[in-house]
Amino acid sequence: MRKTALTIAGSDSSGGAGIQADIKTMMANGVYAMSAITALTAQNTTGVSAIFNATPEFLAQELDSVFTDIFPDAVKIGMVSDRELISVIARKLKEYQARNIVVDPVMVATSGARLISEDAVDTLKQELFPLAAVLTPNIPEAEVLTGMKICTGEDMIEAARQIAQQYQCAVLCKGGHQLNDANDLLYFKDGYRWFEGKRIDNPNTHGTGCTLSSAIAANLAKSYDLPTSVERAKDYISGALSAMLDLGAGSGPMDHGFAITGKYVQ
Ligand SMILES: Nc1ncnc2c1ncn2[C@@H]1O[C@H](COP(=O)(O)OP(=O)(O)OP(=O)(O)O)[C@@H](O)[C@H]1O
Ligand SMILES: Cc1ncc(COP(=O)(O)O)c(N)n1
Repeated sequence: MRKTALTIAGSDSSGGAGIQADIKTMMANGVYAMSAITALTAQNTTGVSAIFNATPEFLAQELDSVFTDIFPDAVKIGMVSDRELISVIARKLKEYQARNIVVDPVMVATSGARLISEDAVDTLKQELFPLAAVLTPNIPEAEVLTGMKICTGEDMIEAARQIAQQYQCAVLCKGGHQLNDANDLLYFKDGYRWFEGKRIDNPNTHGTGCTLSSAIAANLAKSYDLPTSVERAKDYISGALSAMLDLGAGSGPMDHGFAITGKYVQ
């Protein structure tokens, strides 16, 4: 039977990040994609000009509609800007005993716009992180979560270890913000493992975090274990960046069409 995945995230009108990136990624990785939209954003490759949040009641109805009909094999959570919305998601995921939950703690867009209110970060930590199978902070997010300054690979290991211990889940510390390479560090029950990536000279990185976390969710939905899911997701993002799509005046989106060969579907 076809495996299914749900993204709970914000819509990006320019299609490079958020719900749109998630659905493209899940499709390319061979799972049936569904969505519960937390917010509409008016944004393009140069910035976010407006955010319109769903109401907590509406988000609850979206989640009820999905979970009572087509139960997702994995769930990815991206941008959720408001405390009440976070609480609704935590309540519904517990109610339906959702599995394979990937939480991307989206805080600031590549373009610099803040995507979560200051007071919602604590709610995210207290209510959603403990439900995650894996958390996927980038380096600035891992710095916010630990209070550490992360400059080296050793720092990435220590930050991921602290976050994993605190929230009792696996942590993938993403290295896209490093200068020389693009190595990601997974801290999980068996210890830690590096996923090495050659840095691709492409300024169009809008939506890389959304894409990586959705590809991990898609692979977990297909029953791959966590390290294999990360490895396949890393391969997918490297391919999407290498395709060198160049759209828009700012940091543009990636090319999901590169996967049309079906390499990632199984
Ligand atoms: N220039 C690059 N070359 C190769 N891989 C990259 C590059 N930039 C980012 N990545 C990879 O993309 C994934 C996302 O990492 P990144 O640290 O950019 O996350 P993020 O900051 O959450 O993304 P976003 O741009 O969506 O906010 C990681 O696997 C990272 O290694
Ligand atoms: C709706 C939405 N979700 C997430 C991001 C983060 O992605 P990025 O950091 O690449 O801008 C975004 N810009 N918009």
